[in-house]
Amino acid sequence: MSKVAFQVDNTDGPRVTRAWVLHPDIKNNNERREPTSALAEAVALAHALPHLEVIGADVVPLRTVNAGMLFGKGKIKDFHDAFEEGEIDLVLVDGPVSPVQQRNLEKEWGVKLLDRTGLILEIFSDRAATREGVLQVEMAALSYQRTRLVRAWTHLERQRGGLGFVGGPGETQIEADRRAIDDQLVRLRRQLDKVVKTRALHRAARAKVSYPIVALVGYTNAGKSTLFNRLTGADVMVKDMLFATLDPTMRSLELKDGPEIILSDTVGFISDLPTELVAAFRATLEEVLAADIICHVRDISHAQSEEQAQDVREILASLGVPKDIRTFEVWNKLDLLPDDRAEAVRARAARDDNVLAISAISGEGLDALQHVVAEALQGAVREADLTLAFSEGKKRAWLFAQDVVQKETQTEDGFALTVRWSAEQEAQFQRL
Ligand SMILES: Nc1nc2c(ncn2[C@@H]2O[C@H](COP(=O)(O)OP(=O)(O)OP(=O)(O)O)[C@@H](O)[C@H]2O)c(=O)[nH]1
Repeated sequence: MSKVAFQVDNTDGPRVTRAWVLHPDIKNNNERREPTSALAEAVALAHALPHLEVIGADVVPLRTVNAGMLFGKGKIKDFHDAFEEGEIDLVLVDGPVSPVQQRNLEKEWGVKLLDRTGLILEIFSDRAATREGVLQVEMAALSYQRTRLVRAWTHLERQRGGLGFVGGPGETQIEADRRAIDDQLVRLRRQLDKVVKTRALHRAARAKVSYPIVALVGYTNAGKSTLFNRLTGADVMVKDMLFATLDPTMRSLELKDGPEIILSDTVGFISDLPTELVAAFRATLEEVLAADIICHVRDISHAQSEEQAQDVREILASLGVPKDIRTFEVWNKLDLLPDDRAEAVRARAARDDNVLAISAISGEGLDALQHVVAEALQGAVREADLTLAFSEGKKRAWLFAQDVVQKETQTEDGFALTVRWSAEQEAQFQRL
């Protein structure tokens, strides 16, 4: 078992949960990430929970997965002793754990256990600030619970700010039946739809004043909020804390030598993002779907930068981000690289129109970034809603000839259309 260094967080105040993190390294599992790096990420994730101290962390090589217990007998015994000695309350397993395995391991070790999805859900539920965020996390938690009927999800009962899964109320209110969950899901979905509709209205209002939207996306901790603040002068929480920005934040910004835009900061991505969460966060990420330009912010100093980027690309694709949205890769944290590597990155960015090398901290490359975005906006394709009267058949025909119509419905007075077009096409249309 290989160990990684971990920090002990001596938080004062409420009772601290003593946790141990395990990363199962399953043979032939096609895992893209290197095990120690994956473990370090899991430890960082654990630190994202409040009042938690990580006492130990291990990569656990597994030749095969034990259906009932996940790990083999010998390992279970070794951990039992280590957990007893460390007075461990909570074990975080960085991977999927079946409900049966969870129950057996909890019994064997006398601890609470969370798998990766459970952990991410806990963090999200702690971070969710807006109504939409809270609803999304609740839906994700319920969908997760639905697949694990042997043990109910307990966080919904807990007070915000503490860890509800360690003792406390909710613990015994297990076994909500599937129907109750489904009813609850339907209710939440309805509420969420309402919130989303309001947001869509806001978006439509913004589209009318024609501010292009530039969305920052990226792996958690890549530096999106730092960049956002630096560009807009805003004060979004920046912390060495995963998922600091759960709800999208938007701010207008006048680009140097360019138009006024809306810059939107979004939730950080992470590999193996649970499918329940991808689905639940669709609404939040609709800002990304509606963006004119996407800036994919990358921590280029991170050892697994390429793997992280690949995860982000896959998540964007799974969200159905239109292929015609112009996307830049913004290679951040240049200041952390040794001189020779920084030079190589600058040279690479100079050769590739889609890559920008920056440091959100030192400010290097930010003028160039604004310039490139301003330029790209001129050719960017964006969505707009139009209404045409029956008498405007010529305009309608022009739109179809340009092949920009995404959706059309007939109304009492004419047609309501959704189009995707460039600024140039928009201007031509206005002149018709
Ligand atoms: N040295 C250096 N550190 C940076 C740079 N940009 C961001 N950071 C640091 O990286 C950490 C994460 O930054 P955030 O801006 O919170 O990252 P994020 O992508 O918004 O993170 P999530 O909210 O998890 O998605 C913070 O400690 C920042 O100070 C940079 O250019 N150079």
